[in-house]
Amino acid sequence: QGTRVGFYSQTCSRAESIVRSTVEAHFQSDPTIAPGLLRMHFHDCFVNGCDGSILIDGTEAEKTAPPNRLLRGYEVIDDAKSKLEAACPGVVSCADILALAARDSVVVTKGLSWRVPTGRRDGRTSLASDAANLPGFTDSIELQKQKFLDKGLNTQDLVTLVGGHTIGTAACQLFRYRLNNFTTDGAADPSISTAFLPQLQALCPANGDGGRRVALDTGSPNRFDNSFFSNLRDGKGILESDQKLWTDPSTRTFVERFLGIRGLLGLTFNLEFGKSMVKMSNIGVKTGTEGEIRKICSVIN
Ligand code: HEM
Ligand SMILES: [Ca+2]
Ligand SMILES: [Ca+2]
Repeated sequence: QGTRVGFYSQTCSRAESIVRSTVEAHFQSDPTIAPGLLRMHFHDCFVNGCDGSILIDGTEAEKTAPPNRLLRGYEVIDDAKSKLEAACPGVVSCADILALAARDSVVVTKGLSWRVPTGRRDGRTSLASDAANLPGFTDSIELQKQKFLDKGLNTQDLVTLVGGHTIGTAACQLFRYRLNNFTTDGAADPSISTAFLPQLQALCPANGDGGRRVALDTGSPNRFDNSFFSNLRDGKGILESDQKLWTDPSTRTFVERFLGIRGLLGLTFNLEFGKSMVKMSNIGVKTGTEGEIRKICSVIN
């Protein structure tokens, strides 16, 4: 792959601990940075590989594309970068900082840790138009699977990684259309549980603030556990794309395995998550002499 665990052990031995303490400090004052950083890493990897392209500023840059507009946590990466430049100037890439911060975000929300191979270099391009192939919340399972397969991720990786929705929130504007007039006869999305529907309608009224945020895992919004998958079984998925993981038999089988349904080979979500993250974190990585080590994560050198 070109990345390896401990890439900075000789050149910047404190690299990983500096990122970790930075994430921990920000998490203390603002817990929303954990889901923010995890999602940011995913959006980085799916566009031009895990190369920190999402971090670059500019009027036409990737971060201005619609699916990226609600990303949060950029200040954490900038903070870690300035500490790292003080400790070991010009050594640690922004792409690696983001990959490490995504792992640390899972750890602070009580998930299992994993070893992150490092050695990514930073890309020099960032274009909003390149963000068009990111998965969308209305995508069919067929399309979700295809978009992941295009990045070398199989159906199990898809279900596992979307399990990242066990933490964090979504804005009402991204799923409110499911709550009223979804079907041709004016009903709500039939895959939403009848008990859960009025709760969601109360949280996201039709004419209310579309920017209001609702937990993606109503069972345990701040904890990295498999409660997200019980929600899917119970018709409590927030995003249309999430609930479809249960509707479609090819993805449901993995959800069931995470839930430990009898007769199926069980899977432990927190363990599988780390494995699939290592695969995702290696998408299209630039190594060796490709790209650069940015001095400031939001600006190309
Ligand atoms: C089919 C694939 C996926 C789709 C369609 C999707 C879509 C979305 C949408 C629409 C939101 C709400 C954004 C907002 O309102 O701010 C969201 C949030 C989130 N997504 Fe995904 N996602 C997918 C896969 C993933 C993956 C692979 C990860 C990480 C491994 C991930 C991690 C997150 C996290 C942590 C949040 C919460 C963000 C926050 O609270 O700021 N998602 N996702
Ligand atoms: Ca990228
Ligand atoms: Ca949870």
